[in-house]
Amino acid sequence: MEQYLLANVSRYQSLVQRFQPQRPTTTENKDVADCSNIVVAIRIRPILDHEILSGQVPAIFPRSESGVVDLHELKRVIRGQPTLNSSAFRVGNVFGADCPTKTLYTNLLQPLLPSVWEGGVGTLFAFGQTGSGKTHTISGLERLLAETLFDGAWTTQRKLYVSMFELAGNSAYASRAPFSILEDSFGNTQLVGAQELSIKSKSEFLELIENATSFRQTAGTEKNDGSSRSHAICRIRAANVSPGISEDGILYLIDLAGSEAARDLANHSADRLKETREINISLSILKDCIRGIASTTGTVKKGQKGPYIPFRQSTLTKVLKHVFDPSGIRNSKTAVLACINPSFLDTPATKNTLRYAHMLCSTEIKYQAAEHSPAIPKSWSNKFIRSYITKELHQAVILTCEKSGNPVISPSILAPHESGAQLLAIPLNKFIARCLRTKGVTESQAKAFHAKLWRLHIDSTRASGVGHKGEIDTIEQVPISGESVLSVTRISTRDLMSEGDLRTFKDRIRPGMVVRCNAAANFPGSSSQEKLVMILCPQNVVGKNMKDALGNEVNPSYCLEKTELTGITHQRYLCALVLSGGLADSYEVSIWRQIVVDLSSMETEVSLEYDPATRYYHIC
Ligand SMILES: Nc1ncnc2c1ncn2[C@@H]1O[C@H](COP(=O)(O)OP(=O)(O)OP(=O)(O)O)[C@@H](O)[C@H]1O
Repeated sequence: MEQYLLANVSRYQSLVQRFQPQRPTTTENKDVADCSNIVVAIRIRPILDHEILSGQVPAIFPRSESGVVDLHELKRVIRGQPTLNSSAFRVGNVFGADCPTKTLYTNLLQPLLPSVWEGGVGTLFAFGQTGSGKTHTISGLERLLAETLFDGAWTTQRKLYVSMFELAGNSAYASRAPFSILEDSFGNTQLVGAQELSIKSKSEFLELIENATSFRQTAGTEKNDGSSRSHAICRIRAANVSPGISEDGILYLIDLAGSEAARDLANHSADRLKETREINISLSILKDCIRGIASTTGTVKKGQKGPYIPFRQSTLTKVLKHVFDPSGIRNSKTAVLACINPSFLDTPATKNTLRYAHMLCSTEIKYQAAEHSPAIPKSWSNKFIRSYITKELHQAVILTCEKSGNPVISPSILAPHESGAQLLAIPLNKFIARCLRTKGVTESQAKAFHAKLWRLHIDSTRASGVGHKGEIDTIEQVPISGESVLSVTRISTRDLMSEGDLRTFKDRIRPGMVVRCNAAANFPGSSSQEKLVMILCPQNVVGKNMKDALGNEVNPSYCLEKTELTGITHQRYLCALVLSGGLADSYEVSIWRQIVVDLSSMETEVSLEYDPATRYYHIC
């Protein structure tokens, strides 16, 4: 088709010149909702020198009428001259080829900052086909952001913590070290094991960006020599310097990997095909989520069944949960940037990008703030939590059956200004230290009160379904570049597995997998009945002179080792232990206590959910 288009370029240009714009057609003409929480824009990159040299010409033209673009395709006909097929799309803001990144910063990124400042979540993500300018735009925006973040106000009133990470398939990496993306009991996404650095200056931030860029997986594609083969995410957490005012604000800048059309895959190796397939799967789940929120408008009310949005189906959409979760209660603002390659050879991919941009444009979904309920501690105000402490503990003293009540812990010392969610998020040792400042209160009393508050919280999340323990999501046919994936069934934090994949977890073994083992016999101090939970270590975590739990020196080749012994294959893996924590059903990951385990001792795969408040994990 490319040869045909290039051979007919003069006819194409003369047809485009004669084109008379009309109002956008029916399906593409829906009025764009004035949505306050999702802003959509497109950026058309300039046509590049090598594209001009190969005879390519632009196919997309912004109209003077704001937010509308015309896309022209040359249509092959069986007899006679090719004709022009034109479509108009209304897509919110349009940034043309001559528009500097600074204008995008002012219009898209800067407006997200006030809500992040007030404890909300701001997200800007760029999507589009490979070579359409996503990395160029996001790296430019990150540099402009560095100027703003360190100009005074932000750093005097907030502490900034930055994590830079990549998602490849369903795995997450920070500086090539794998980590897990889990959902906590507040329904928030947590990056478990990813490094978060405190950043105090522009130069530190820029250095971190450079560093992350050097780690990013890239490869040549048909359309881009330095194509990003993973989704790159910069997450900035703005923590309050003064306690108790608001939650930490979060800002995400996301540069998605580019989709590749089936016809561009011809020269790919098997590994590259697998990688492209994984990218396309995560992007098609993202598109499912976009379709899901586009199918509803208005406010999702409490108790009302929202649209089905499969955001738990990929790590990418788990990270973007706050954008897509209809039961979300955090103030979330999102800017979506569709990047466009203007060449007339790429009109099918461009049309697809524009369709999704338009779909999001017509979407208005507002999430309601959490309504106060005495049964939901995370919805409690400071006033309510203080009266709860007084009443509950007083009641416990009267009944004398609770060790949490005598003497009554001072509410003004335990929760001077915290809301229920903020009090739950205080680490256990800090919570106990605050309780002990009331004269006569004992440590066991403080722990009992903490456990009581947490029990109430966990019960409330179970009742509302937040935390999503063990329910099963099903997605139907997901189209990917002409193919489709079979329906997928999975449990929240586990691997994405295709239905019909009959492999057991032992055939899918990978670093970072969490398994339950009957390995107690190898482990000193444990009873022979005890089951251990452990995380399979990646090869590169074994340092020099490391000893395992038995005191033996760890040979790095133990990791993912496979040996033949008297005709039987032994596969032995170095694992980090997950040990029981202080509270019931709570666990700690003890990376430095390691054990070498035979595959035959592993019984099942389990998943861990991190609880940032107690710093413990729960096993699902
Ligand atoms: N606004 C722009 N002005 C000038 N050059 C641009 C612009 N946008 C992109 N480019 C150039 O186009 C090429 C492809 O851009 P980029 O790598 O950002 O694409 P991408 O969408 O991130 O691709 P992939 O998905 O394959 O990673 C690069 O050479 C880049 O310098």
